[in-house]
Amino acid sequence: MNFDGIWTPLVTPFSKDGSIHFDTVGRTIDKLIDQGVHGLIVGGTTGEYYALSKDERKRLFDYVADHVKGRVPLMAGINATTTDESLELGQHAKAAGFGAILVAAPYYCQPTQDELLAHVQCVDDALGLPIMLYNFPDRTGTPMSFEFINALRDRPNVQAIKESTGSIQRMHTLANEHADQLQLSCGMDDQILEFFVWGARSWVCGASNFLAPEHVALYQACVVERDFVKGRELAARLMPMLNMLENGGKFCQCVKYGCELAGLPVGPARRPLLALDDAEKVEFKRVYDALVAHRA
Ligand SMILES: O=C(O)C1=N[C@H](C(=O)O)C[C@H](O)C1
Repeated sequence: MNFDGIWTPLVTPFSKDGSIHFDTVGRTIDKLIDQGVHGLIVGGTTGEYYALSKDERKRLFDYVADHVKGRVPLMAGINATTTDESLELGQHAKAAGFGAILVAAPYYCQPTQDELLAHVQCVDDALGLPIMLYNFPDRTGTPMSFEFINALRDRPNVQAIKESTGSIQRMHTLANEHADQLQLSCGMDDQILEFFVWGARSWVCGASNFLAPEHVALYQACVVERDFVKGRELAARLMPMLNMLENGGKFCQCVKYGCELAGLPVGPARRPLLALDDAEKVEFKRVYDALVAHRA
């Protein structure tokens, strides 16, 4: 499968009573597709998958597949704390029509690399779908070592990796020594220009929920036109926002406020996360306004 493009990990909108607001999911999807994103992910970090029940996650897979109706490719994040639960989620997403899965290390339980390998092999054997690995040890507690990655070489379904460690050295190794094995996807937003220069053609970017045109333009400049001078200009414009998201410690809270500023409110993040306070909103809005001021 070709993973090229801007993949938006969908926010999960919540109503005042705390339930998922499915109408807003649909309106968000339509807006993103109109704005040219290339693929959608349900169950990414931005979607707060860890804060949803298994039933809610399944209902989201069903709703999104039904609403998208094949307009763009869909990837299902199936991370959980056990292999069995990942399998159940993956089977459900596959039956709903998802064409790929995003596979991170099960969180909290901290599997060894051998256990992680057995997990991915089991998911692959059971689901038979294209896999994007998701390496985010800061959140899962478990890294994906190069030994683990090499051990997956004989698995044709393991096709891409979203690298979210922030290690430029690791990104270089993936780009130089694993390009024949894995398509590289950027999961560290403030390093996007570096990823594109080193050959990544895919970006999973939470801020595209509310700034899709800017993300699509940067992809177009770097990946399609190979114009890195223009790309640097566009990346520099986005950088204050990407820095705030990656380094501010309030990723989902900021993305949700960004959606509100962009005219499609999605409610707050689920607790224990809290909405931004007034001072944080003022600072976020300042950065957001400066960015969108460049739109024609
Ligand atoms: O929602 C996600 O999944 C995202 N993942 C990247 C990460 O690993 O941090 C960043 C992206 O903006 C959202």
